[in-house]
Amino acid sequence: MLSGRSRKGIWSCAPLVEEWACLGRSQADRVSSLKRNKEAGRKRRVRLAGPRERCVKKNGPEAVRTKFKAVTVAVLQRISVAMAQLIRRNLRFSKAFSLSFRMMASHQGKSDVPHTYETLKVTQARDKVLHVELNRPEKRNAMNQAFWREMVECFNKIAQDSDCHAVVLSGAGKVFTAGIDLMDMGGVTLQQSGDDPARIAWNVRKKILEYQETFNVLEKCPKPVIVAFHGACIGGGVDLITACDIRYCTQDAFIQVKEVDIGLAADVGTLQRLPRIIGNQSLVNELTFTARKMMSEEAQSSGLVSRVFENKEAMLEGAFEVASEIASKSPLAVQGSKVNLVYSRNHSVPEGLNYMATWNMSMLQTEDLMKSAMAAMEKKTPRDVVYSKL
Ligand SMILES: CC/C=C\C=C\CC(=O)SCCNC(=O)CCNC(=O)[C@H](O)C(C)(C)COP(=O)(O)OP(=O)(O)OC[C@H]1O[C@@H](n2cnc3c(N)ncnc32)[C@H](O)[C@@H]1OP(=O)(O)O
Repeated sequence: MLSGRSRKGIWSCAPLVEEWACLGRSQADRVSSLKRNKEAGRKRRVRLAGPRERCVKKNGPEAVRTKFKAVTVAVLQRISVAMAQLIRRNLRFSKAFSLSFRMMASHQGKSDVPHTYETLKVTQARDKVLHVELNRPEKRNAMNQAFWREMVECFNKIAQDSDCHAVVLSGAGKVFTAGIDLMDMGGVTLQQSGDDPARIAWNVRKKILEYQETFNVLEKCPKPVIVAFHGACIGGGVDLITACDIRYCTQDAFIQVKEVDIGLAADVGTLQRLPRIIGNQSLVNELTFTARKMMSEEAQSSGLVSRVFENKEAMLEGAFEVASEIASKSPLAVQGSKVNLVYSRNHSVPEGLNYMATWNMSMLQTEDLMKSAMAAMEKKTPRDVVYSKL
């Protein structure tokens, strides 16, 4: 169907077309049509001088030819504008429903963003799912300077990668992580420069904010991050898992808010996020002040993890399955949900609802809504739908 605009584009040519037809019609045509009218009994005088002839008589044949040419060009221009509008509309339509399928089928959700790191390994686990591994197993994935930097680089890239819809984060080797690299800790405090204690303190603060960013990027990245941890998850490891969206662990896993044992207060997220996750301030306080281990069973009963698996292999398989399920859905819906979940956790219910309403006043205009609703009506799943890249 033509839009009002397209119609206008086409129909605004009508007067020009009439004029063009009049100029282009041959005298013989007019004579034969008038003869036909005569035969039909209508007494009419054959009028041999039409507008073109009168025009020729008045302005000369050259002027008529010039006008004929100008009108023809104008008509063709207007028709081509109207056609372009139609083609654009049709292309958008077919792109949404079929062309995009062919285009995406050739790409199949494989990320081509390069990820090369010292401490992380990034692989394609499933369609549109990346697997990020902490990859310093010989040092129990202790968090050194390179790690703090590379996490930011990695998750900022993932945030921009439209071929990645979900991430699974795990640790290579014997344990998930031993927390901060104790051999490397001087980087936070000792290496800070400044001409007086205030300036040194200023720079220490700057460094801590940088360290916080290492885990903030997990939250800022709109793609859901499933963390799957096994064995030890100590100190900085707890800061890390609390910034993820979904937490799974193995039966042998434990967490330890170990900071007090090395003489510091946890400062990169645990104290802020853990109480909100498990909703039990008393338990958080106990874990923090004592640095005792919390084993997998308690991690599940307290709500820190939502699933416990028998071993790492089963856990990764389960995590990839869930990530793949998430990745098959509308990225606009999933990522919009993450942004709003994070926002709402940090705000009151009325503030969260207000933000949501403002968010959806534009997002409800997505084609994903119609595509998903149609799939549901046809008893299909989002896996049968091809969503445009985001
Ligand atoms: C701004 C500040 C930001 C963040 C602050 C975070 C604070 C914290 O993270 S506090 C937590 C500090 N971590 C620890 O106290 C854990 C120490 N490690 C262990 O307890 C154990 O290593 C283990 C994790 C339980 C694993 O035990 P095991 O499997 O027996 O391995 P090990 O033989 O002990 O270690 C193997 C290898 O790894 C090195 N290593 C282990 N942990 C760390 C670490 N945290 N930092 C640096 N290196 C570590 C260990 O030295 C061994 O290395 P070798 O070269 O083979 O000797």
